Amino acid sequence: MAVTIQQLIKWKQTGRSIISLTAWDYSLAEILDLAGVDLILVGDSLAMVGLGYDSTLPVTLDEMIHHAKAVCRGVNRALVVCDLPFMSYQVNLDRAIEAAGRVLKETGASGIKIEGGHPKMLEIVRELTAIGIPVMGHVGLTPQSFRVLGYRQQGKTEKEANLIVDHAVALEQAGAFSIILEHIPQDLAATITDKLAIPTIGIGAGNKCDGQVLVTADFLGLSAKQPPFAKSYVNLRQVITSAVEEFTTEVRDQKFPPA
Ligand SMILES: Nc1nc(=O)c2c([nH]1)NC[C@@H]1CN(c3ccc(C(=O)N[C@@H](CCC(=O)O)C(=O)O)cc3)CN21
Ligand SMILES: CC(C)C(=O)C(=O)O
Ligand SMILES: [Mg+2]
Repeated sequence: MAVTIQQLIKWKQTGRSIISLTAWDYSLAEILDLAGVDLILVGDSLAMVGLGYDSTLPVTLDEMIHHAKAVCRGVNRALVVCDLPFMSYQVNLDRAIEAAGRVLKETGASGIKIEGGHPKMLEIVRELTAIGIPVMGHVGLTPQSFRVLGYRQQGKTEKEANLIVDHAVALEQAGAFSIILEHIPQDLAATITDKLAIPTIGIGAGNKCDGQVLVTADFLGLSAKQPPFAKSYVNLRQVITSAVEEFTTEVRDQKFPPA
């Protein structure tokens, strides 16, 4: 059975953790989906882990759509959500609607994600939801704002923490179906998770969220560098390097292909 937005909300109510990972191509998405991942995010972290840029800012809407289409071809069960990239939604409401509309029209994604809880973003959430485009929110560390925020943990002071709570509550009221909490203190994430009826998905936000997400390059140990809160469940860099060494030896020794 395909995962729906209603299902995510039920899982929050029943305390069944939501399992989420990012994906940026077909083969990875197909494996994650078969392995039982509930929510697959076509993150704009694609810019860094898939395209080699040093921030998420350069990735374009066309590139996000190209990768989201590939991901969706591999997915049967998981809910797929696609990040709207930097400058595809911040300019004005019309641009945001066009960008989100293209994602739903041209890919198989069920929803889009935008960063931040400022009034301009709330208006986008209200309008997109009204016209039938599900929106996921994202507060705390919002990497599209790294030129202002850096990559530090957010919400450390009481004032900052209160603002993040306000943004999360406002995003829910505006119609967001779920919200990413990134790189904030565990207690703040727990407070927000208790306050909201929609599921919170944490990354570097402690273990009290309704679900957890990791960038799959970090999860698999493919990234050369990763945030302090990431965990690699396997070291694919090592696995791949060993495989190349073995291939090299076998080819040089004329053991592959076999005679
Ligand atoms: N591979 C990867 N994994 C991610 O989780 C991820 C990305 N890429 N790209 C987009 C954003 C960027 N993220 C990041 C990147 C770096 C830090 C980090 O190193 N934080 C340090 C402080 C660094 C500083 O002050 O500049 C920390 O200790 O919190 C955190 C989150 C999370 N996201
Ligand atoms: C880490 C998740 C939440 C994300 O926004 C991304 O991968 O771009
Ligand atoms: Mg992102």
